[in-house]
Amino acid sequence: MAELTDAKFEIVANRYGKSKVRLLKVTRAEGRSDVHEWTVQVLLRGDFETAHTVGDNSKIVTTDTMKNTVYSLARWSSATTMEEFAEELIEHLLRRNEQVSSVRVHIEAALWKRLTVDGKEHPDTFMRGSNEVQTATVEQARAGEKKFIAGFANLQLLKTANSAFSGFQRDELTTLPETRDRVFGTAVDAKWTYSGPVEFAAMRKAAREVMLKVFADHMSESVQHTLYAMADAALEAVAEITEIELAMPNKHCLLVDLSKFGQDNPNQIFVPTDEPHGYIEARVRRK
Ligand SMILES: O=c1[nH]c(=O)c2[nH]c(=O)[nH]c2[nH]1
Repeated sequence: MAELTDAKFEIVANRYGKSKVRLLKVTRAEGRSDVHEWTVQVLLRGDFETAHTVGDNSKIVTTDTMKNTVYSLARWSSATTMEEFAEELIEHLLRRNEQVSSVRVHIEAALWKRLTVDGKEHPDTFMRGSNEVQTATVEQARAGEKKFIAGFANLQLLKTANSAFSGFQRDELTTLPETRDRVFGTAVDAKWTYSGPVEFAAMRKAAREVMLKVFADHMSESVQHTLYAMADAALEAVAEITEIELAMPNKHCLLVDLSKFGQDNPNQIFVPTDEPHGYIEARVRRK
């Protein structure tokens, strides 16, 4: 092994693990099953410098083992939330590997909804309602508190009324007309931090629902204005949230000029566009 001993450089930080470990867990009960589709990332920090500097793998927990650990723990786990399963993984990895100083587990859940057939919930058939994913990140240093971050990503929303954008700066390069009536399309990414362990499923539901309600009811002066109102509502509704970060692209819907065809267009015919899009983000916390 070639040793890098000249000590000219030092590793500032390093971590490693397995990403995109895909798991579908079917929980079977009499006449009915439930599914969770989770994509898991496990990252370790610890005493791994010599793996980088001298090629010494003796302390390396293989990423293949991490993948196997996800499936093996899932077999007996009674966790119903991503947060609980992440805690089990962390506990297992810290207990087995003293060279590991901290573990971070990030899980994304697909939104499978039970199918309704003839007005009744089907016992074992599900439909992927949208591309929204629920997210959870749990991180624990061996000697520290657990950090819990919950959220969702790619929650696509559209409102066709109560959205305006006016009163902005103008210069010789500004062509955007002011509007008091536009279509507001976005795909919300949200992440919020809890003060400690909470009722994960109930808190997630409460935060998500209040943000949806605000998006729907808000008289929006801009994406920025609605983003802040949503963050404010989540902090107001769930006392255990200490900080929330929202990212909302402005998926512009451009009014089509139908005058060339001798037609009017009273805000009815649009081209939805993905690129380029506005991008607005903010992190809001309690004072
Ligand atoms: O809600 C908006 N915020 C902006 O900052 C902006 N900029 C822009 O061109 N359109 C919009 N819309």
